[in-house]
Amino acid sequence: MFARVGIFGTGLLGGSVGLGLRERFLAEEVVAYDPDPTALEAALALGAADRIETRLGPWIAELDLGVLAAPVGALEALGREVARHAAPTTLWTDVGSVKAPVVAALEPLLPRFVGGHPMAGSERAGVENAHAGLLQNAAWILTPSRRTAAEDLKQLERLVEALGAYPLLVAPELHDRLVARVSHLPYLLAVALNRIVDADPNRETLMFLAAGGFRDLTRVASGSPRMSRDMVVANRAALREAARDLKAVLDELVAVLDEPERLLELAQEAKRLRDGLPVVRRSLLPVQHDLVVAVPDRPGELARITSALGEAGVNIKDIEVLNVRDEGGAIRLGFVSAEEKQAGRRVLESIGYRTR
Ligand SMILES: NC(=O)c1ccc[n+]([C@@H]2O[C@H](COP(=O)([O-])OP(=O)(O)OC[C@H]3O[C@@H](n4cnc5c(N)ncnc54)[C@H](O)[C@@H]3O)[C@@H](O)[C@H]2O)c1
Ligand SMILES: O=C(O)C(=O)CC1(C(=O)O)C=CC(O)C=C1
Repeated sequence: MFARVGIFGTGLLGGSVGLGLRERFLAEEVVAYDPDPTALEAALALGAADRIETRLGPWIAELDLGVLAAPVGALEALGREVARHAAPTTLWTDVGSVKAPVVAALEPLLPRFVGGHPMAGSERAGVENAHAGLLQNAAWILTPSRRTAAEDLKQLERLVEALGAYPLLVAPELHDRLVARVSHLPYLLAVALNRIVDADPNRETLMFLAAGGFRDLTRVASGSPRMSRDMVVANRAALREAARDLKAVLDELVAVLDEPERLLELAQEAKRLRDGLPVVRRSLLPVQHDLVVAVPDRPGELARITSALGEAGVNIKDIEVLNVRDEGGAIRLGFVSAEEKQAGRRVLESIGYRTR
């Protein structure tokens, strides 16, 4: 699809794009740059780049595509630097979480720049946590403007699809208003919940008690603080509006604590919305047919299971260790079809395994 692609910023997102390009043979060569030599070396070692460059320089003029994957607060200065070396023929995009200010700053610097934002990520920063599957099935927003050439947009849409994601075209300002609600506000809320626990005289006890509810709601606070800080600061106008709405809703909910029937209605509405979110499987397998196998704690058990299935011609698509206890544990085996799963089940039960 491209001869030479440059990735600027080899962290979680830049690394995942690099891995996706290389694993799917979408670029002849992926060249990476990052001001942090450790991140750069790691990108090369982990296969997210074919070549690394420690300085911005004339090599940039040889790129067919440049992907800016630095924190939002660094994008304008980075754009200015790369523009000094860039050829007018290079297509540019970014993966930043905020679009209006980024597009306004970069479009005049890089004539073929189109903003982008994959709605996928993780609370673990850095290329060590990057993988091509992160982008799989994600909505990937592209933010064309009046200056965007139709052919440039088409080329980026094709790239997004080739990386396994779904392109969605949204104007930069609208993008920022939308993600303020579904991404930036949840991040701020995660920070707020942590602050409440942190400031409590019973902090240690609260930390011990925090179970799935607190953990699920605060997960994104474990991400790169610099990346997230840049994201919410750059989108502060839309975020303030979303936060005002949140405060009003919280006040309403607190008020209806005295009206159990009304609260039940609101809780049911919330459940309907939450349960209706599209299920996005960030996995290379579109559908899984799973079998859970109880595994006794003895040497050679995994070999016995996998050999028996292999000899019977049953293919394992996915495997995961679910739990390990003193008396043994369980593994989950994924098969490509229900028939294959049944065949696997028969084989394993015939040699004494318990399955579910
Ligand atoms: N983490 C997520 O969930 C997520 C999701 C979608 C989009 N994004 C966006 O992707 C971008 C990268 O975030 P990340 O999660 O990969 O962060 P990260 O912390 O994992 O990686 C950021 C990388 O950028 C490098 N960097 C810093 N300044 C730079 C500069 N001037 N030039 C080039 N590289 C520079 C850092 O050294 C680091 O390696 C951000 O703009 C973020 O808003 C993040
Ligand atoms: O942690 C995740 O699962 C994410 O997808 C991270 C997340 C999000 O808020 O959903 C964070 C910032 C982004 O720009 C996009 C995605």
